[in-house]
Amino acid sequence: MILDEIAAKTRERIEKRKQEIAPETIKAQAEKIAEKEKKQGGFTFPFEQALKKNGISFICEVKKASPSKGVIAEDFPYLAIAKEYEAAGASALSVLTEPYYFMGNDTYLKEIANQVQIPVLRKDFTVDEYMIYEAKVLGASAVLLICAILSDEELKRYAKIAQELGLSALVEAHTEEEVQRALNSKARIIGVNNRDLKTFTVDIHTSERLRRQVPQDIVYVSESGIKTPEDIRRLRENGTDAVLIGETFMRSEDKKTALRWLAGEVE
Ligand SMILES: O=C(O)c1ccccc1NCC(=O)[C@H](O)[C@H](O)COP(=O)(O)O
Repeated sequence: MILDEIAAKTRERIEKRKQEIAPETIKAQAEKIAEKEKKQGGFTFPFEQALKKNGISFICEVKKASPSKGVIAEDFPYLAIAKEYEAAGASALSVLTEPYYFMGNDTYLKEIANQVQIPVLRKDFTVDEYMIYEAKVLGASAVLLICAILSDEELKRYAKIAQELGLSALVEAHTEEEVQRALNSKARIIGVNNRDLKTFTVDIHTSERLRRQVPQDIVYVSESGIKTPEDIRRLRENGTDAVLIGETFMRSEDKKTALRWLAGEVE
């Protein structure tokens, strides 16, 4: 499966990173930032807070390419894209940092987090705690934990590390069983990916169907394949708190109008 392939490649990438910056160094850097935040009044978990506001929240994704779609954006002015999303009313951003399959880069995250006021999710395939410390150092407010590539022990341990650094964890599931594992890990934000990563088929009924399994006090996110105002209307009526949208926005010339159109504010 592609996900296993990406996870294996990510493990290799992180082992190489550890030769450049030692795990103790990145951990110390992340903890120093977290300590400073604690002294300045404590953690606020801005990613979770941003998704809890009234109405459906938009997490807009900065993504150049993907395994299912190939190159989505030949021209990729990532900073301008991020700023356009923010001006359009995005609640949060998702920035791909995986380089081999999504043509992402840590630099994109670092520069974007530095230049926008809204919280940023590091969209990567977290397979090592090193990546959580890196995310903090890069300026992220949240990390992605995918149930399909993590054991129960890893899910719990990584969520705890994130929490201790003041980072939110978006715990991603695709099946009933994975939602249950996310709940067991005490996830505060659960995302259901509508894309089947074995076949790449997308069905937004997946997140509609699994909604009832997740208690109301946990933030519920629908991810992937969201393309029309009708999709948003159905998800909103179903009690979805936030949507994570990449391709639809990345292909749109005017992101503000695209967001307003999806939200049902303009025809
Ligand atoms: O999108 C893929 O091809 C893909 C393949 C393997 C693992 C993950 C993949 N996508 C990551 C995502 O979750 C999407 O980038 C995100 O949910 C936005 O989806 P979309 O709105 O359909 O671009």
